[in-house]
Amino acid sequence: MSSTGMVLEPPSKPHNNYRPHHNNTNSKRKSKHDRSGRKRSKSFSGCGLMMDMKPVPPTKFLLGGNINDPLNLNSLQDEDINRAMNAITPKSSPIPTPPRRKGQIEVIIPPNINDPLNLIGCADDAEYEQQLYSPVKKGRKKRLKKRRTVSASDGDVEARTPETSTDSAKIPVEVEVEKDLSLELSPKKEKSKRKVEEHGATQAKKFKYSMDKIVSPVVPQPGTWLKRSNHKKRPRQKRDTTEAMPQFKEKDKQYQYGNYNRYYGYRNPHSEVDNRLRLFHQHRYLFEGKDILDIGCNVGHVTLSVARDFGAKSVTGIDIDPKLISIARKNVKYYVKNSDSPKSERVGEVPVNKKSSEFFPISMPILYGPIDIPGFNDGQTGRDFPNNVVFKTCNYVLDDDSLLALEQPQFDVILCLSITKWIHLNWGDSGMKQAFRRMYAQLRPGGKLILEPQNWASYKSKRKLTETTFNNYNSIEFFPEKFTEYLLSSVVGFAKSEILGFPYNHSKGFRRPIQIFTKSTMFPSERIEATPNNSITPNNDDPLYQKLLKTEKYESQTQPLVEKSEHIYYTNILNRYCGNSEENFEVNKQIEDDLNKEQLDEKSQSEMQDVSGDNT
Ligand SMILES: C[S@@+](CC[C@H](N)C(=O)[O-])C[C@H]1O[C@@H](n2cnc3c(N)ncnc32)[C@H](O)[C@@H]1O
Repeated sequence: MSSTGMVLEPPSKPHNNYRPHHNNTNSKRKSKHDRSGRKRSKSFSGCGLMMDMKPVPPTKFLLGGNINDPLNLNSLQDEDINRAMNAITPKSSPIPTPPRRKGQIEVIIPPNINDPLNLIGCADDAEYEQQLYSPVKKGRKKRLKKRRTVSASDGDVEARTPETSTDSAKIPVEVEVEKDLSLELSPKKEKSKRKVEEHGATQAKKFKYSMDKIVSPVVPQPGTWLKRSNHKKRPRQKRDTTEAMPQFKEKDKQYQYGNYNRYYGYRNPHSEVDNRLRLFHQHRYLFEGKDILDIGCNVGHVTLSVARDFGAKSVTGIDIDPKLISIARKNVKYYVKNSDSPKSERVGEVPVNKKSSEFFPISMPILYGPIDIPGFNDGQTGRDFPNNVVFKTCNYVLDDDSLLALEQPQFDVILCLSITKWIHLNWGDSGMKQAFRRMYAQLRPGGKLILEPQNWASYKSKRKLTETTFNNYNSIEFFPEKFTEYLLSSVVGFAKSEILGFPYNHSKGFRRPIQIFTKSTMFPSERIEATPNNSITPNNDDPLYQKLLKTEKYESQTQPLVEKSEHIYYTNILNRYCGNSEENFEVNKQIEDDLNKEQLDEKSQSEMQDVSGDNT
């Protein structure tokens, strides 16, 4: 391995036409014979290789680099991506600067500035590293001497120590990075180095897979954020729990819930389009025909866009601050004015082509919510904007956990955007957990929680708003990195979590991942809990369960099927898990057959539509 952290394959097998561009003008003049007059061998024998053999480009990189960016310099362009990609330091990130050298940047000067990475060179790594010059580092030579115990062989790196100098003890490169660190850092690292070496060949095998993995430093990899959040070693922002109680200011209390009335001006200055909406637009199907709750809607911009532009059946925006709700209601008119359909001549005026559902003045449903007179509105198809949106003042955190039992599934989608920090700081771990459980309880089977949590680091600057936020900040143990695990646990019960996206914002603080948690159409926990045997858990190995899970994606995009399958789940699956298993064997069979039939019906219908070219 070279000092750059790249792994160079032994260039013994040239297998493509790769020719590096270099300025070595002398190369043409070099003789094909060595000094003794003998013809140079074409085999891998020192520098002759450079002349006679085509160099093989490296295929494996550390530090998140790739062939176009071996040193992963691109990752420095974006701090968030950089942090995410380097989360598993030192496996994928550059060796951190030890504290004693902070502020000093070590510049290593290679002997050949036309080939700083020694890509076309032939010297062995240790030898090459000796030629590197570092003006800042005094003890460099000593360190390099130590590194000579490491030599490249067969693509792996052999670690020879006085204790384990067997040829089989090949430690791959990722371990080598750890080793390098240990040479420079603490005795503790020294100890762990030895430990790793003792694992010898077994470890080498284990790490081989990760060594081959090439990670793009620029494009966030699927699950990167999650991996980062689950990583135990990631240092959490330190909290000084001994901090003296500060003086709280009255003016800070005003915004203790994050209830800024200029929130969007700050988040999207110059009326920029909110990139979260762009992301939602790409996933419009999540909202089409759905009943949606937007928790902490502020002055309603996201709520109104979702209601107007994504075909939502109904959208309820709630916020703890009545002033914000009042502004949100007033904002409706701006959205009506700019709406493509229906268009009104003047703000607030009833459109010319009014439908029966728009018989009442626009201000009424805005102020009091949609009118739901049975038989009057076509309740099945939903209402057009703005009659499909309502704003209410309310605190989403209930006074008592026992009230959760009264919740009924009533939404298909719950938006929980940039509000967890505020709930957490004001109601602590218990309030946060309760809010999550409430979201789950309010979702219908197959429903989705769209979550944009703030990270722990961002809590710090808001801790001194009130005595409550200060005390909660100091007692929080349910850190945001634990949210996913909690939401997927049996305490809450979401079936799966995915990352919808990482929308860009000019301000790094607003670049947050957006996650989706899906409530299973099966085994709704509240139903299972209501049964005599509440210790039942879904069996992942059950072929029927697997089969039903496979259909979940399909179901969630086809509302009628969800409703039919809901019926089947509720009436049959619970029977199966709570009743006599033999008796239910037939029921299970029936479920399988029904589901297959439903899918076939849907499929053949859509196929027929395709054939007839019916695009209406
Ligand atoms: C930072 S803003 C986020 C606005 C919006 N969700 C977005 O992302 O565009 C947080 C909002 O949550 C509201 N909020 C905080 N705690 C709340 C609670 N317990 N119940 C309802 N709303 C709350 C605040 O008033 C504020 O408007």
